[in-house]
Amino acid sequence: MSNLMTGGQMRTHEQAVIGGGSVTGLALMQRAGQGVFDAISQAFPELSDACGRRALILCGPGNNGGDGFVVAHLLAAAGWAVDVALLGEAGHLPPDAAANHARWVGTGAKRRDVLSLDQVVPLIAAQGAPDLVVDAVFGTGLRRGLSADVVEALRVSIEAARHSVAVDILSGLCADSGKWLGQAADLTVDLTVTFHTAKPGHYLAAGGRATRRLVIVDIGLPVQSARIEDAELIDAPAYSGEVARKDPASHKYGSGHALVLSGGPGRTGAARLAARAALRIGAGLVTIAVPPGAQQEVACQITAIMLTRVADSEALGVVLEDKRYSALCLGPGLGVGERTRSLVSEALSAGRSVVLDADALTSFADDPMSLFEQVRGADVVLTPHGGEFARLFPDLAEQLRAVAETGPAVSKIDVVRAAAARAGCTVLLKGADTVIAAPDGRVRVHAACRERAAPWLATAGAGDVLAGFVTGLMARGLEPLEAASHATWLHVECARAFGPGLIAEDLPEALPGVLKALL
Ligand SMILES: NC(=O)C1=CN([C@@H]2O[C@H](COP(=O)(O)OP(=O)(O)OC[C@H]3O[C@@H](n4cnc5c(N)ncnc54)[C@H](OP(=O)(O)O)[C@@H]3O)[C@@H](O)[C@H]2O)[C@@H](O)CC1
Ligand SMILES: [K+]
Repeated sequence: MSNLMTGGQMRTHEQAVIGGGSVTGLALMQRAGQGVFDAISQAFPELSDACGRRALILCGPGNNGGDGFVVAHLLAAAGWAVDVALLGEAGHLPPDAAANHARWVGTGAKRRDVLSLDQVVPLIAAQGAPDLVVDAVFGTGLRRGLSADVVEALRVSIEAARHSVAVDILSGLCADSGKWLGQAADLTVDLTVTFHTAKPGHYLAAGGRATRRLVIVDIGLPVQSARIEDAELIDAPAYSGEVARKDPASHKYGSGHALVLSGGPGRTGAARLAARAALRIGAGLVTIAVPPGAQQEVACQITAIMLTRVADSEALGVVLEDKRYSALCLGPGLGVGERTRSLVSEALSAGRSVVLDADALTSFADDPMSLFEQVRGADVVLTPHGGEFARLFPDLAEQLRAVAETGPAVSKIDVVRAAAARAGCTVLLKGADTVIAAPDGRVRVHAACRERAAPWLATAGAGDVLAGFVTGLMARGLEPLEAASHATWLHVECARAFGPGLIAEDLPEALPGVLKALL
């Protein structure tokens, strides 16, 4: 896993390193621009012959613009014809950006013109499409939405150019949240080149869709060891290797016994999906607890999975006298209401690992605090989708939903971290960008975008399978944050392994192949 640093964390780190005297801001800017130039060469080998190539570099009023001037200089040195446009007054640029602006403009007979940003659209109309456009208008210093003329210049250049590149992050996107500040510009570039670490905004919200490729350039800043305030990205190509390995000598009870509670007749499919997922991911035994009326329906559709009758919370208490049940899953298809609330309370009082999903969450919509009082400090994972999250944490959901006029905007990381602290247990908020937070502040992000895109995962029952994966891993003894993280990664991996046509039943069946590939 790697760290995701916010704009503020990057600034603090950069200032500390510069303050320590080992490097100057100007040197970092040179490395950043060189990194962008190198990444362009690697990503677009068809541009290696600079002869006759035209680039348009859009520079902003801060250090992101300074990086743009470095890129302009390197492209021109390589033989490109380069036009540079600047938003704002050159006299107001910060020192390092001003130095690179001055170097670009040059002196004497070799002086170059810098256009203003409002000359960009007429330039493209006159000259035709450039081979390359570089967006160096705003990076981590974006504080408010883009004005209409900036959006227009960006849109026309990005849509016209054969290749488009954003320096650090596409202008208009908040680096901390991935949200568009102000009105959404909904632009996409071919490549984004960022520095030192990726930023949350490259993965969250619109940020996951705003670039087709992301390259992280090492600019020589020292790597910091992970701190609790850093969000970690679940990104390793073989993340769940340790999950794939099972102790060959282990007894089936050594891998835990998962209990999945089912809804009544006609509503048992979700629990069966979760149970199958728990078994496939390595729980030694899995039992479905069914209300008596659904016993036949479940019995005729299971083989390795066992069944026990549980009419109510009292019956659940009796079942849980068997201490070998190590993890429980409540929610998929369970029904909303008092019966589910009492089953949840019984499960939580038994002191096992518990996954609460779907109806088990919605059942507490009227009084979320009564749920939080019961889960606080226990090995519990809540796995809401956006709607369920809004029922339990309406104020946080509202903050996340609100249009952000100023930056940095409230991010999914911020709200899930706050939710986990409030609930006192691990919270996994599902989505194309999944954020998992532990109550101690640790946060993991997984985004099914770019090389991990899994559009087929938006299918009925996929969430039940995810709940089953988390349950199975907790049954095996993984702590909540680890179980939730591995389950999330493997869930996407299964969808990607199966591909188009995926339905939820296919996810547990794709898992053996995925695990085998990890060994
Ligand atoms: N940190 C590092 O380690 C390194 C950082 N590097 C580079 O520096 C970049 C960060 O630079 P940065 O801090 O100068 O911010 P940046 O995004 O250029 O813009 C700030 C300017 O924009 C203005 N402004 C903001 N929003 C606006 C709006 N909507 N419309 C109009 N104006 C707006 C804002 O004005 P103000 O809000 O103060 O009025 C201010 O003038 C970073 O992304 C990376 O590329 C690398 O060189 C090497 C290592
Ligand atoms: K940019």
